[in-house]
Amino acid sequence: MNITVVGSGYVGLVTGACIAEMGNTVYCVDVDKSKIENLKQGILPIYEPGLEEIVTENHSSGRLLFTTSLSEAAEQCEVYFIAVGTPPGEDGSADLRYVLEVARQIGDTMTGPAIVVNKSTVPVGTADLVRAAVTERLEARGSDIAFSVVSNPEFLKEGAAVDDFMHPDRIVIGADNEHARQVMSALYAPFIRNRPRTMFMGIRDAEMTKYAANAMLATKISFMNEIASLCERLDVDVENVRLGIGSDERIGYHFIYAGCGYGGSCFPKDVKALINIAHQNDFEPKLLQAVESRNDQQKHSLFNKISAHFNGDLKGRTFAVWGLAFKPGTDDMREAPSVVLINSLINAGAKVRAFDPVARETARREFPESWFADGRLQIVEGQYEAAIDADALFLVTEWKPFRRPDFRALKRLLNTPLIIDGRNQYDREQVKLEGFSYYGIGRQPVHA
Ligand SMILES: NC(=O)C1=CN([C@@H]2O[C@H](COP(=O)(O)OP(=O)(O)OC[C@H]3O[C@@H](n4cnc5c(N)ncnc54)[C@H](O)[C@@H]3O)[C@@H](O)[C@H]2O)C=CC1
Ligand SMILES: O=C(O)[C@H]1O[C@H](OP(=O)(O)OP(=O)(O)OC[C@H]2O[C@@H](n3ccc(=O)[nH]c3=O)[C@H](O)[C@@H]2O)[C@H](O)[C@@H](O)[C@@H]1O
Repeated sequence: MNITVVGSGYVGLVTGACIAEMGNTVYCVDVDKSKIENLKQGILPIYEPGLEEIVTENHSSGRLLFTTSLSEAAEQCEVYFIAVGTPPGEDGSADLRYVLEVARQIGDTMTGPAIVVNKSTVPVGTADLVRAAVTERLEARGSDIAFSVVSNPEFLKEGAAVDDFMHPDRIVIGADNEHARQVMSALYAPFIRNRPRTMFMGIRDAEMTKYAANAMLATKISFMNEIASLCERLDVDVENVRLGIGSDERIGYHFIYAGCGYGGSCFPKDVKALINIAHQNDFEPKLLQAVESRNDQQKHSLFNKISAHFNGDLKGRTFAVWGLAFKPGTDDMREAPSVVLINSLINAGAKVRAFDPVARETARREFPESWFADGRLQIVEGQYEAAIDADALFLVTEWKPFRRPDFRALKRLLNTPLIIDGRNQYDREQVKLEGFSYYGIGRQPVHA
């Protein structure tokens, strides 16, 4: 099939590369000229395991093409994927300007019958807006080319995006006609050969399914963080509680890790958008509001612990931070708990030395230049270098190399043998034996 994917970010580039991998010809279109020029030279805009290989391979074989021009891609295009951002507006609503701009451009340039698939995360009813935008531009050209609009939300996770796309749990297709359902089935057939798991539903149902999925996962995390706070007050270890409840199949082990809060480009944005959708429909979504505010509080938990430990006296101290990305496996720092922690530490007069295996470049763009210039914030090249003369080590992102560190080396390097573990990676008794004081999330601190 001839496919056009508009937007070459996490979702668009992964979708384009994986669909090309299955033998289709795919144009990836983006307005960002430098992104497209780099992609043509094999330079990827994001870090995502396995992505570089399939992008390079399919680009060299001519199945994956990059362009800034939608008209170039429109020739013979059978299916358009819209995969542009839907960032939160000031009121939390999903900003649809990029999606609708792409819909208008499709209407301006399409040359024959096609299916317009919305892959971006969008509020219920957006397919109607997309259909209207395409129609308006087709009518302006005096054209009556037939097209369908389909909702096909994406469920991939950053850090495992290629694997998730290649082996999806389910493919949700919201369509209102048989032809569109058949084309989408054919397109996805190679990804689900061993176990059919395509779910067809109404377009609005598919749009809602995406928000409900993300809100449910965010709710599980906030719930667990709430239980963790209670555990701290009751001398209970949330890690044992997690194992105890996860073993109940109805609850399951996924997404019940207490931590320093969920980040990323989607959970925070999508919970906000769903709250806004509720308000637009005269409904007070109390549970979703609690999920969000619980998470905002949780992102301050690491700072609150260190502040209490040093009785609020953080001025002039230096802190080591391990992990900047919002989760392991990505260089994405959008809404990352590390950002809240580092901002709070520096605003309290402390210095920060931070390390992340892949998000160091992203971090340089995330914080004010002046912090780097006057040494308040250093992004260093090695995890142990971050610990030199620091008054505590924060574990914020559970990258694998942080999971079993050389505690002896750490103890020698740190000024104060203190670990604040935002992901409950360490055994409290072991770190105590190694001579550290330790704070986790939802468990009692230990003091050396
Ligand atoms: N990042 C993720 O893990 C997931 C994201 N989503 C959803 O997918 C959508 C896209 O998200 P990301 O890929 O993370 O966004 P992103 O910000 O990484 O990429 C969006 C791309 O679209 C491009 N773009 C904007 N306007 C354009 C236009 N008129 N024509 C061509 N390109 C244009 C931008 O230059 C950018 O490269 C969002 O709605 C998001 O909620 C869904 C599942 C997973
Ligand atoms: O719509 C999206 O963009 C995507 O959002 C999430 O994927 P992602 O944000 O990439 O990452 P997750 O693995 O879900 O983690 C999100 C955040 O939750 C935190 N988390 C996750 C699990 C957990 O038990 N506890 C916890 O604090 C992570 O540290 C991270 O900050 C969903 O998992 C994807 O299914 C969805 O497609």
